[in-house]
Amino acid sequence: MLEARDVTVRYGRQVVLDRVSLRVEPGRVTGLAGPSGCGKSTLARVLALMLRPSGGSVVLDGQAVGRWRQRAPRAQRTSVALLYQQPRLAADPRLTLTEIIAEPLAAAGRPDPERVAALAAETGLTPDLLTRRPHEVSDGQLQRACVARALVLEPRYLICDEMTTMLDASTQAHLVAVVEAYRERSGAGVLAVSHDDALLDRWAHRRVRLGETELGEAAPAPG
Ligand SMILES: Nc1ncnc2c1ncn2[C@@H]1O[C@H](COP(=O)(O)OP(=O)(O)OP(=O)(O)O)[C@@H](O)[C@H]1O
Repeated sequence: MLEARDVTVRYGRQVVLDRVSLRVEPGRVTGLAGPSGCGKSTLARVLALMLRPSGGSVVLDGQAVGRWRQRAPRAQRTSVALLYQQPRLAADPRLTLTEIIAEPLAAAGRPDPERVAALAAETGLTPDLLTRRPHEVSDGQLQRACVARALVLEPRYLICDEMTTMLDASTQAHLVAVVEAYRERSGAGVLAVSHDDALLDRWAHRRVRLGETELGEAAPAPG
């Protein structure tokens, strides 16, 4: 289980999250909805160990998180992968798509070209695209590479923050199917942050709404 417990985040004097609690269960998709600006991306970053909250705690498979970003222990950092809406902010423009997908393996000192090739194929990247750099591919193609990169170290939790919002319907469906196939074979927990109620109806097992004052849980989605 990946849990935020009474998490508070302040930016200067603005309180963006006020004692918010949320659980991301292994093997299930938790949908996170709520109005623009209510703090969904902020909570996603806290759960991905990218942002230290001002108060409260994050517990990852029973262990309290004590350090954040690059200071977090490698085992905790690689347990949670984050996907953003804008792949161009998340990918090094100097690298080819193959290198982008392989980056976490290279950083861990265990290159695995076969796994990179398998994930590239699964996300729908053809060999001619893999040697290109981000400025030579579309946003959808780059997001496919970012999804492959997010899965390459087999995270136990995947935080998808508006992962498909900017993409056409067929790319959206493909990438959600890739994440779903990964979840089913690995038992990973998924947090799907989205404005798109129809997407969360199809995808999430349960839905949490982050309001201005409280956090309520909706009934599980059918199916
Ligand atoms: N780095 C930052 N510095 C200062 N304020 C910030 C920062 N990041 C976010 N905020 C503010 O925190 C609030 C919550 O932002 P956040 O991006 O978490 O909301 P959101 O629910 O994801 O919004 P949206 O649905 O529009 O993406 C907003 O008022 C935003 O302006």
